[in-house]
Amino acid sequence: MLRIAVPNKGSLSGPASAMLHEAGYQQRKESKELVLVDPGNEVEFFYLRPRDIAIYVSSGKLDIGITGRDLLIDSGANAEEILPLGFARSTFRFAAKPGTAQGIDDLAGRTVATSYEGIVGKHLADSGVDASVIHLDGAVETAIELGVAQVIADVVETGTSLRNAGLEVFGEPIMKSEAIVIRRTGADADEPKVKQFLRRLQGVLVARTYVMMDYDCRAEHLEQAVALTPGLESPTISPLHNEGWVAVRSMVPTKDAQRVMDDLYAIGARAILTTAIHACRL
Ligand SMILES: Nc1ncnc2c1ncn2[C@@H]1O[C@H](COP(=O)(O)OP(=O)(O)OP(=O)(O)O)[C@@H](O)[C@H]1O
Ligand SMILES: O=P(O)(O)OC[C@H]1O[C@H](OP(=O)(O)OP(=O)(O)O)[C@H](O)[C@@H]1O
Ligand SMILES: [Mg+2]
Repeated sequence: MLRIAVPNKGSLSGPASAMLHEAGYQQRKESKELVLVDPGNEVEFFYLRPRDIAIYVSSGKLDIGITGRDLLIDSGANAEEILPLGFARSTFRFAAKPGTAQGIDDLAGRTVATSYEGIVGKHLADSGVDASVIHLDGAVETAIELGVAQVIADVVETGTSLRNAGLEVFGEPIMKSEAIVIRRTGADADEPKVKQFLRRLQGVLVARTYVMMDYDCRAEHLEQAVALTPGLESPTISPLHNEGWVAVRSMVPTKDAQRVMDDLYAIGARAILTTAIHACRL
């Protein structure tokens, strides 16, 4: 059985379970369930606090975990990222009252409140800045108003939490994060069960980001058309009953689909259709 850690709370939890479900795995029905065995897929899921997942995986007791890149780095655990998952995207930033700090050098002698002491401590040390770091579990934005710190370092997605607290980011982003799959550093990367698990998740990522596009075009326009829709490997070309016409089938990034349809139409392609991909193995 492959033993997999899944976030049980917070921003990572819902999307992680949704992705696993989309990949064909059973997921828990209630948020109180701590363990779920999926015998058909020979997988056991452990629902754990996101912050603890890198620690479990680095211990070797669990084979794989889904967590945030920022949480992995903050933990300092002996685990490595093996697949980015594209959800729970955020940046990690310093913020303060407007006009009180412009860059990291302004932090010298000040106190920074954060839930991510590992990331902040290392960043300050790497920058040679001597500042104090105070740990808070959450709602870090309030620390400045209440006088616990002059600066915070926190996860920023839309910036709404900072705006509501009257704070502004400053300096370069400390890091970019998203949900990731992790393994113990140096663990056998060719383990067949692990490779199969990753292939399933990669299939979901591709199904989410590509559509299948079909169209008909004149044979003399084929090279132009194929340049617009090169696909992942190469498009499928089939003859049509009408002489001089071919049918083309190719995968296209969803975000580009409308523009590609316009461009295909402009070079004379017709019957241009897109359909969703539900699952795939590349
Ligand atoms: N607003 C957000 N948008 C995107 N990702 C976020 C957001 N807040 C936290 N994250 C990500 O979630 C992970 C943090 O997990 P954590 O358990 O702290 O979740 P949380 O969403 O902050 O939940 P909570 O604080 O309610 O327990 C990190 O990888 C972080 O980058
Ligand atoms: O830029 P935004 O879209 O506002 O998102 C960022 C906020 O979301 C998270 O907070 P969460 O709701 O998890 O509360 P917490 O601070 O108590 O963890 C994070 O800690 C920020 O406060
Ligand atoms: Mg939080």
